[in-house]
Formats: sequence, C-alpha cells, structure tokens
Amino acid sequence: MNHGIESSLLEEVREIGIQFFKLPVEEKKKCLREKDDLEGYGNDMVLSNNQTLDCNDRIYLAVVPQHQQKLQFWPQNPTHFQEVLNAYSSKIDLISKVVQKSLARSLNMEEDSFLSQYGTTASISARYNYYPPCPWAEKVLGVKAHSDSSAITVLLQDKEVEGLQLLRDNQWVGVPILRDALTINVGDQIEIMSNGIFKSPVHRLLVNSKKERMTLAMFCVPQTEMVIGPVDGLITDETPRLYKNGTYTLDFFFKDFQQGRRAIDACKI
Ligand SMILES: O=C(O)CCC(=O)C(=O)O
Ligand SMILES: [Fe+2]
Repeated sequence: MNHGIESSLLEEVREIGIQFFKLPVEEKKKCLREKDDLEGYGNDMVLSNNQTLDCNDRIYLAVVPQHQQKLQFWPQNPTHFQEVLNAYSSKIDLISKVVQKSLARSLNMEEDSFLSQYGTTASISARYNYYPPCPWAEKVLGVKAHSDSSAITVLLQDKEVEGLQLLRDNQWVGVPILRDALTINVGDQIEIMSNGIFKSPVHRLLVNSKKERMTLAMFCVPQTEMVIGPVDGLITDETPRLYKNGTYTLDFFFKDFQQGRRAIDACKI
C-alpha cells in the first residue's frame, strides 16, 4: 500500500501479461527459453527425473539494468509490452531501495548497510506466472514450496484469485489480496545479510480448479557475483555469525529449488 504506483499502471502491467499468455502458442514460442537458460517463455524446467513439476506457464526476463536486457526474449506482442514493463521496473527499483533502507534503519544500522553489498549495478528480474484452471487442483501445486533467492521480491498478485500461502509455525497460511497492494517478501539474500534477523519465508502457490490466476514477481538482487554476507554490525558475541560469505547465484539456487530443497541451508555455518 502507499507505494506510489498508479492503479492505471498496475492495470496495464496485468493487461500486457494476460494478453501475452492468451496469444497462440506459436506466437509465444517466439520468446521461447533456450535449453539451460532461465530467460524467456516456457513452463517448468526439468533438471532431473525425480523432481516435482510445477503447474504454470511463465516468462522470465532480466529488466534492470536496461542495458542487460535480452530483447530477443521480450514479447513484441502486445506492442507496448516493453514500454509498460520498463516503466513498472523503474518504479520497483526505487521501491526496492526504499524498503531495504528502511529494513536497515529498523535495526538501527546505516541505511545503506544492505545496499552497499549490491555492487554498482543492482539487478531486477521479472517473472510473470500464469496458472491455468487445473482440474487436479487438490493434487498439484502452481509452484512448490520454496523461499526466494532474491534480496527482496515485490509481488503483484492476481486481482481476485488467491493462491499464495506462507509457512508459519508449520502451518500454511493464505495471503489475502488487497486491491492495488504489492506484496513484499524478504528473500534469502536479506536473510543472510541480516544474519537471520529477517527471515525469507517459505511459500507455495496453489492452483484453482475453475479460475485462471496471473501474477508478476520482481526479484531484486545484488550484482551477480557479488560476495554477500552478514553485515558486520550484526555479528556480536550474543549473535554469532550464522551464514558464510559467498556469492549467491541463481544457478546455485535453482539446482536446490528444483529438488525442493532450500539453497540457503548450504550457506549456514
Ligand atoms: O505467483 C505467485 O504469486 C508467486 C510466485 C513465486 O513465488 C515465485 O515466482 O517465486
Ligand atoms: Fe517465490
């Protein structure tokens, strides 16, 4: 709430996603992901033959910084897709920084404590998720239980169909939809940088037997290959270091994610 993004832009962001997913498969395939690449259009990636498959369609695009965009994966249809997603991405970039400064301030730390681990170019990836109605809604998941690899994730939920659940005290709790609100999740990298004070929640996505659902997750992360670790001031005699310093790349994360494991566990001391 109070994020300063106009409802009309949120509406357009949803519209371009829906319009893209409704295109004929042949048209969507123009943005098809290449084997072993994350970017582009596709469904769940199969990395081994004993993983649980997620029931969704998605398009995954690196949006910030703009000069790293791989435009060959960007939809040409609808024609304003690029313009709208770029406008939204720059707003999310600002929100991500404001939120991370506030998180640092809430711990009485310098406001740039987390952002100073970002390097010169923070990056944001966008993932539109489309969950078709699924007759086996009781038996399958839209996305299996995971925590996000990001520093923070800004999620634009579907306008009316719920599906996001968080694991709290070993119980799945539904996250309600609030009109025009953005849902902000702390990801694994802030859990590491805050030495475990902020927890990256485990969450999963249900599918609906009758209704489709579409969401847009924006994953905000430090520059790739930056070494991240708990902020110095948060390591004390009473609160010893819980995580090693290291790079937290998407490849590293994905191997565990597809196996239903949490990559962050490997970072613990
Ligand atoms: O579809 C959603 O609501 C969120 C999807 C998600 O958790 C993810 O893409 O990491
Ligand atoms: Fe997620």
